[in-house]
Amino acid sequence: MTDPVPPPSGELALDVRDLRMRYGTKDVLTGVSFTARRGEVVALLGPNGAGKTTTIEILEGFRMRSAGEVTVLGQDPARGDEAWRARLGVVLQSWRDHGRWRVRDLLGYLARFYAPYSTAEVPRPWDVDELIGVVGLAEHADAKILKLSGGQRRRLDVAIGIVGRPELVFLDEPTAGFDPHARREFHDLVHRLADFENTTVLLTTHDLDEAEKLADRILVLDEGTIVADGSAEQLARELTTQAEVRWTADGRRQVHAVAEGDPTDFVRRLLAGDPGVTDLEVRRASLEDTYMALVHRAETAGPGQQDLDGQVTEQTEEVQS
Ligand SMILES: Nc1ncnc2c1ncn2[C@@H]1O[C@H](COP(=O)(O)OP(=O)(O)OP(=O)(O)O)[C@@H](O)[C@H]1O
Repeated sequence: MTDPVPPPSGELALDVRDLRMRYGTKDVLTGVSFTARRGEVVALLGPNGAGKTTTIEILEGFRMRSAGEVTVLGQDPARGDEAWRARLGVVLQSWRDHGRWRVRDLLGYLARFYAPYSTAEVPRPWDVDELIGVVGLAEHADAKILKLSGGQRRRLDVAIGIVGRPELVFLDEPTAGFDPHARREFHDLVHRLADFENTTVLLTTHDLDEAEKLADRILVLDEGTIVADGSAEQLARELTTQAEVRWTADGRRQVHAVAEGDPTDFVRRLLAGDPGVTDLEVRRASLEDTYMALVHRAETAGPGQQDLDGQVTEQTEEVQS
């Protein structure tokens, strides 16, 4: 392994503009736009049903879009040929079973398909034993796949996805079911792919903490559009200016989001207006709170109305605890 390869500046691995997808009469994507540079790790985050899998299936060329412009490694995925496909790696949420194969045999078999697409810059495929070591399956190289644990199976899924040494990898919820140790190792692997192989990674996750640890950029997809796009630092800086004031009045727990500035003014007004307030609590929103608030706002305000600059509007709600 040599020094990290810096991404060629300005070179886009992904360019998505106004992507739309309709299933029957249901609009699932209503204008998704984003880019990813080579070597960038991008996390696509969003609640269940937001359209994450749909988006990556379109980018992989597995699903025809309804409208919009999409360029993946310089090609429209709807017209991608075998040579283009060989430059992509795909890790789906679940693979059809290859249970009777042994780990090394299956990877060796799949690896051969990539050999014709080897170039001077990108020698393909990956050496199978090296790859097995990289994904942490060395002790299981001769194991039958049906004997692997869930976490080991997922590592194999990742190995299958990258055996052709792809320039761009799509990972759909790659760490679902991982224990913390396996998760940490997987994060190291993704960093290694990006830093040493200059691989672009687009991954979907429900886990904000994972997105924060892994991604150079986080995209939040909700209600068919990108409602936030930035680094974890940007999201934290630009979105967590919000503070939350919680209190109890008339036996009911209340929460009020203060969008900007000092929450003291609000507290002063609150106490002046209602001397019966108890259990007063003021805290800055965490990135996770902000994500939840962002998604909640997108769902109540309708699509296309939120972005990083759109701050949380002040509102008071009754809460459970
Ligand atoms: N083939 C299909 N036909 C009709 N509707 C579909 C189809 N595939 C997905 N959908 C719908 O599109 C919406 C988005 O689904 P998608 O799987 O892309 O979301 P997601 O963000 O990946 O969700 P999750 O986090 O649960 O995996 C959902 O409402 C889903 O029911």
